[in-house]
Amino acid sequence: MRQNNLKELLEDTLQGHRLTVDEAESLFKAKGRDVWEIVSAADILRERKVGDTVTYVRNQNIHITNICKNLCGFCGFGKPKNSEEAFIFNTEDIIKGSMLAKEREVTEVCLLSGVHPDFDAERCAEIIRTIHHVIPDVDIHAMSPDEIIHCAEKSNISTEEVLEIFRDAGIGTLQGTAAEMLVDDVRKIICPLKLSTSEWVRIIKEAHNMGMKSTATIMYGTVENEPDRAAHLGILRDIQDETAGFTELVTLPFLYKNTKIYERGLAPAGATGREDILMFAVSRLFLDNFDNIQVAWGKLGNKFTQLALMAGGNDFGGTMFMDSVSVEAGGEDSDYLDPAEMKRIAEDAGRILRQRDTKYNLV
Ligand SMILES: C[S@@+](CC[C@H](N)C(=O)[O-])C[C@H]1O[C@@H](n2cnc3c(N)ncnc32)[C@H](O)[C@@H]1O
Ligand SMILES: Nc1c(NC[C@H](O)[C@H](O)[C@H](O)CO)[nH]c(=O)[nH]c1=O
Ligand SMILES: N[C@@H](Cc1ccc(O)cc1)C(=O)O
Ligand code: SF4
Repeated sequence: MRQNNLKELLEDTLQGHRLTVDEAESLFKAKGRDVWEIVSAADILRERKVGDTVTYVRNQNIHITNICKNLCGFCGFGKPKNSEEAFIFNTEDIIKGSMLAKEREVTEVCLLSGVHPDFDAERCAEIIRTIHHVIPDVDIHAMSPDEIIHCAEKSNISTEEVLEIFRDAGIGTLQGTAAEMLVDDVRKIICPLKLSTSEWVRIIKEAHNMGMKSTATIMYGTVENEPDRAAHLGILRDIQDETAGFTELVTLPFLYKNTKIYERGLAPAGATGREDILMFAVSRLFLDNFDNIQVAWGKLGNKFTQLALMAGGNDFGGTMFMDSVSVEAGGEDSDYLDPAEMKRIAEDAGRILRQRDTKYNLV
């Protein structure tokens, strides 16, 4: 993009111009000093929108099972039923995990699991009920649209009914995972057995329309290109216009180790640093109806996380305590980040760290 055009576009955006999907695509293609211009504009917008506060949630992941019917090519965590590494928690394990969460004084428990081929709506509802019973005040952040559609099929009911059952069981917020890249040609390569783009959109809207909030995610750095990334952001912005149900965008850079798409030469070794920094900046500039852009420290590492917070990001995500999804795909130091270290990182960038709950109320 020619320098003047870029400067004008960024200035217009700071004055309220809503970027088009094509413009987002051109920003994703920026190189050299243009990248810093975009980052700088995103940081200005972040400051105007959410000020200098950087948030984090005190949460803990519980991985109920790694047995998964989808076995996505980008995932090192999901395993087939007959794998030696397959595990599944029983009720006692789930209660133990919930008690641990209570001791750790978390406000959110995040269920991150495989989509078990045998689980139906009742089995998943029972898991939610068990946790809710032990820690009724904790937000159970669980179940992606793919798990919702799977339960609907297994139990022969509608996805709306599954959402209602989960709400009655005590779910707090829905996970906006399984979005990956909302472009069906990309999904055919990286996660052919997952639900389609239109199904993901439909289920997220159903949840929002019944008052259930969710995250929005983008998993990037596999086989997609700039138009795909821009199209994905366009879909998220349209949904948010309609429902205002997303709490944040969680950007998930692809971790490539132990993954089929990397080992088979289909995908590169994840996104580059330029692509990472632009993901934050372009998301901040494009998603004018989102307040919060999360930085996944467990995937980016602490140093890059700080730079991302200076490029449009305003949230660390959670303490997590364990993150087998990242660890299994080669993530280092991905398990736990002490809020004391988050504070050091935030303050060193001239910002203030504050604890939030799942819906971004400060605690
Ligand atoms: C591990 S799954 C668990 C929940 C559910 N099975 C699903 O797919 O939504 C949650 C998300 O983790 C992310 N993920 C999995 N493997 C990853 C990897 N190697 N690098 C980055 N993100 C990954 C994907 O975005 C995926 O949607
Ligand atoms: N749970 C993981 C996240 N991010 C989600 C946030 O931690 C949090 O649940 C959300 O902001 C709702 O409050 N990111 C990862 O990379 N790995 C996780 O396990
Ligand atoms: N499961 C994702 C992280 C995540 C979880 C819940 C969310 O709502 C968003 C993102 C990962 O480990 O990569
Ligand atoms: S990303 Fe989710 S659905 Fe895909 S293999 Fe991993 S756990 Fe299963």
